Amino acid sequence: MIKTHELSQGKMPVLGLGTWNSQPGEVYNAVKEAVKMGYRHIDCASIYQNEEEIGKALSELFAEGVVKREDLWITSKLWNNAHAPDDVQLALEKTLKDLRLGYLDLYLIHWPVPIKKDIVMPNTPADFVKPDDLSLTSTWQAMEQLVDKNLVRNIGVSNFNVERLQTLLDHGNIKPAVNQIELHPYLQQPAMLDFCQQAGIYLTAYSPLGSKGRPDGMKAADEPVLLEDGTIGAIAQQHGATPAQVLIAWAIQRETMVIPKSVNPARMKQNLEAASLTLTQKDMQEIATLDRHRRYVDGTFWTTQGSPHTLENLWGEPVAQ
Ligand SMILES: NC(=O)C1=CN([C@@H]2O[C@H](COP(=O)(O)OP(=O)(O)OC[C@H]3O[C@@H](n4cnc5c(N)ncnc54)[C@H](OP(=O)(O)O)[C@@H]3O)[C@@H](O)[C@H]2O)C=CC1
Ligand SMILES: O=C1CO[C@H](CO)[C@@H](O)[C@@H]1O
Repeated sequence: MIKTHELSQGKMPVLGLGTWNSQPGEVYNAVKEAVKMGYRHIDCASIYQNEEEIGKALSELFAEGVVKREDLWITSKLWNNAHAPDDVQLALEKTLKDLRLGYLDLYLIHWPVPIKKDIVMPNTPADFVKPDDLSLTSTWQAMEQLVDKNLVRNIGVSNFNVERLQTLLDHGNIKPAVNQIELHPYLQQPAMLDFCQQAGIYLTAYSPLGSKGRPDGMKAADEPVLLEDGTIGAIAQQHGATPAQVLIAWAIQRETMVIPKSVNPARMKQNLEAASLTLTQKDMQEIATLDRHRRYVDGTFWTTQGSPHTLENLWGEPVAQ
């Protein structure tokens, strides 16, 4: 049984299955296998373009009696081209239809970067909506209405810096339940962790294994490979565990949620079993020294193409390149 954190509406399992880059033809099996082996939390997004296949897997799991809807935690995310208040519910309805669900447990604003409605990824300056023309607060108010209509149980955000979280805390009626951000030993974000602990916002750690399967165009030539880190490897060996398991256990011991992606049943099982690995205080102290502010999903796709955004403004801090 995986540990959960209590949100205002329901208990969120600390470990979930990531689904970005889980290809058509792979993600159906991955979700079915995952739930059968004990995963109870699936992290989705409309931009991953695989929600229909995940929906087929979920509906079969319910029909086969493997699990009940109320025993699963399903997160999805509002894409950047649907931030206009009138578009928010329509985007959610498409996700619910694809996932074949009546409600989500958690719906997140995927990025604090609105783009035009007919654009998927921006290529020119005209593809962006100026932040002054469409405030995050107005998008948030539309998200709040989804809770009022019982279409989603909890709402939250992703890739928000502290300043933007504070804006929602100041102007919203519902506190963001979760901020989903990149977190791993090379990007530990202690100030964000402190802020969220004080504010009662949970963090979900994305790319917890270093996202080695992301598209080549998003990779830096000389990037450090988290799964090959010597300190992580040595700690893994001491516990008879794998480096991935140490990374997952580390995230859980920091009281964050964690959503490693895999479509490989043996690795999915390995990752699930990491939930029962306990690292020592010495392990945690050694891992604390590994921080190098390394973002694997660095957000440059929002700051180029004549964008009104900069990396520093996006993250609220200088970014190591
Ligand atoms: N909100 C946001 O903006 C973002 C959210 N996310 C979410 O977070 C999830 C996880 O992050 P992601 O970037 O996918 O990357 P992860 O850090 O989870 O790494 C996934 C990669 O590691 C491999 N892998 C999985 N388990 C193991 C293991 N035990 N040993 C060795 N290799 C392993 C996978 O391959 P294989 O499948 O072959 O096992 C895949 O190539 C995403 O899938 C998505 O759901 C991610 C990025 C941004
Ligand atoms: O979740 C994510 C993965 O895919 C997207 C791009 O295709 C990213 O923008 C995002 O961070």
